[in-house]
Amino acid sequence: MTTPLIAVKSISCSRPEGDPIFTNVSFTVNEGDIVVLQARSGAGKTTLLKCLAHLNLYQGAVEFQGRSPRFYGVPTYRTHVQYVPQRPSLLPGTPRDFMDTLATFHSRRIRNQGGASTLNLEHAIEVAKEWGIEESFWDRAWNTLSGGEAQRLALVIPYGLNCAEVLLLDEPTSALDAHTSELVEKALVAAVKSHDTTLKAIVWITHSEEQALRVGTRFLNLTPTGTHEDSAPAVP
Ligand SMILES: Nc1ncnc2c1ncn2[C@@H]1O[C@H](COP(=O)(O)OP(=O)(O)OP(=O)(O)O)[C@@H](O)[C@H]1O
Repeated sequence: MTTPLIAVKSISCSRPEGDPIFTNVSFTVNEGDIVVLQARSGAGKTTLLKCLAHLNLYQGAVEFQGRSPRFYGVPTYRTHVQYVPQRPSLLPGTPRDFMDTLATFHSRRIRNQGGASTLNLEHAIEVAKEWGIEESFWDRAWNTLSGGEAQRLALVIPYGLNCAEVLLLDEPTSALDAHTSELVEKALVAAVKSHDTTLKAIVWITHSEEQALRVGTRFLNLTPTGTHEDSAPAVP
């Protein structure tokens, strides 16, 4: 049996006051998967993505290619398994600063593997232009960008780094118009299918049943006591 890209092993997560958000969540993500994560509002979808990115405390285990985040070093792990926040406008600094920070961890990882960095900022800038983002926007503070501009920049950064195997997308097109949203969806789906990118799988939160149908290959429901899988979207 091949090792899954991501293995989530019986994880539980609680609110700061101690009451559980969810318990006993287990599932795997394999190469080629676009897993649509669905549940009612407040059920813990964002929290679960943050656990996968090792940004949230949890009990249980999350593994990437059979190893814990600590095996890779947490910052490096986050370049393999990259979380794209729902509201990138809350990030500090500019998109270029954010990309530079991730690139530092990425190049450290590449050096450790004895290779040369494949950072491709030009590619990210080009893709962003296709999505309607001027080059000057890379140097604007996140909090001065519109929700849709910030979302497109946060989504394009993994293209420039070309290092994420798994993307964790938290309602990635919620601030985009229908046309731009479809451009972004098509690019992400193509990237998972392509052998020219590092991207192998996506876990994708959406409240849109139409979007779930367009992008999803699997449909995972989060409940307070675990997950179950559907053959079609059942977005609440
Ligand atoms: N830092 C925090 N402090 C207190 N409660 C929190 C914190 N973070 C999350 N929660 C609570 O945990 C629960 C799950 O939140 P989460 O954002 O993961 O839900 P969600 O399913 O992504 O919701 P939505 O679909 O509305 O975005 C909510 O009840 C939320 O209020």
